[in-house]
Amino acid sequence: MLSCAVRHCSRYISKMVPEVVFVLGAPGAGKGTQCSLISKEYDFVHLSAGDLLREERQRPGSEYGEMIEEKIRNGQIVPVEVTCSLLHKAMQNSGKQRFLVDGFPRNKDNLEGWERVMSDKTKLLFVLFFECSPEICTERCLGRGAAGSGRSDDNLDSLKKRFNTYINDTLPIINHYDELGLVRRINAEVSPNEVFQDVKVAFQEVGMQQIAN
Ligand SMILES: Nc1ncnc2c1ncn2[C@@H]1O[C@H](COP(=O)(O)OP(=O)(O)OP(=O)(O)O)[C@@H](O)[C@H]1O
Ligand SMILES: O=c1ccn([C@@H]2O[C@H](COP(=O)(O)O)[C@@H](O)[C@H]2O)c(=O)[nH]1
Repeated sequence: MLSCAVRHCSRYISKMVPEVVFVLGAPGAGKGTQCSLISKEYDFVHLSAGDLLREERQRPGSEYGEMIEEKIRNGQIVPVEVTCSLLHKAMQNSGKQRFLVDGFPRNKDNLEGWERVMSDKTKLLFVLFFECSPEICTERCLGRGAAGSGRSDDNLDSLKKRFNTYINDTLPIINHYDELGLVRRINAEVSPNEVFQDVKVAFQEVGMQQIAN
């Protein structure tokens, strides 16, 4: 009886598909800040593609370290094989089921790579899109740099390149998901707490429950 229940249970677990929310928006729109708030109140693991790439860049012996640093400094996008594999590993290592994938997919290569490798292993719930003007975003990133972020791309030269990439490569991806009816737009030009109130509405609309404190 017990072994039957265990077999039934493991069959059930192996059928659970990890759920994903992509979190997109311009550099400095507040994606990381909001993901951190969301993961405290909802049962979602925050996976920042940029943070995973920065960690990989620092990993002794990484064959990708130099390439990642060059791409980051120039606001260019790292090939999807690298980013997707880091995301996949982080998802598996977490042992969890729900993920906020912050800052990905950023271009056509990312989108196609994810669809090739991950779309049959995961379920995309929706895309959170934080809307914020380039002026406000630039001020925030420069502020973050001045406050000691240590990021090699929180400077005006890199920011210009990051915004070009965002406009040319990432906005078309957001439009693609918008056409599929998957985008929840959030005004990110107000305070973090005000932004979070709108985020909560978006999560409620898709039936996500807050974790009881
Ligand atoms: N709503 C907000 N109002 C004012 N400042 C904010 C707001 N949200 C975030 N910030 C600040 O702006 C900076 C960028 O925020 P954050 O790192 O969350 O953005 P991001 O979209 O993840 O950026 P990036 O894409 O560059 O990693 C941080 O210094 C953060 O404290
Ligand atoms: O999927 C991704 C995510 C990020 N990058 C590179 O990292 C920097 C910084 O990303 P943040 O999200 O702002 O932390 C980004 O400009 C890209 O160079 C990437 O290649 N692919």
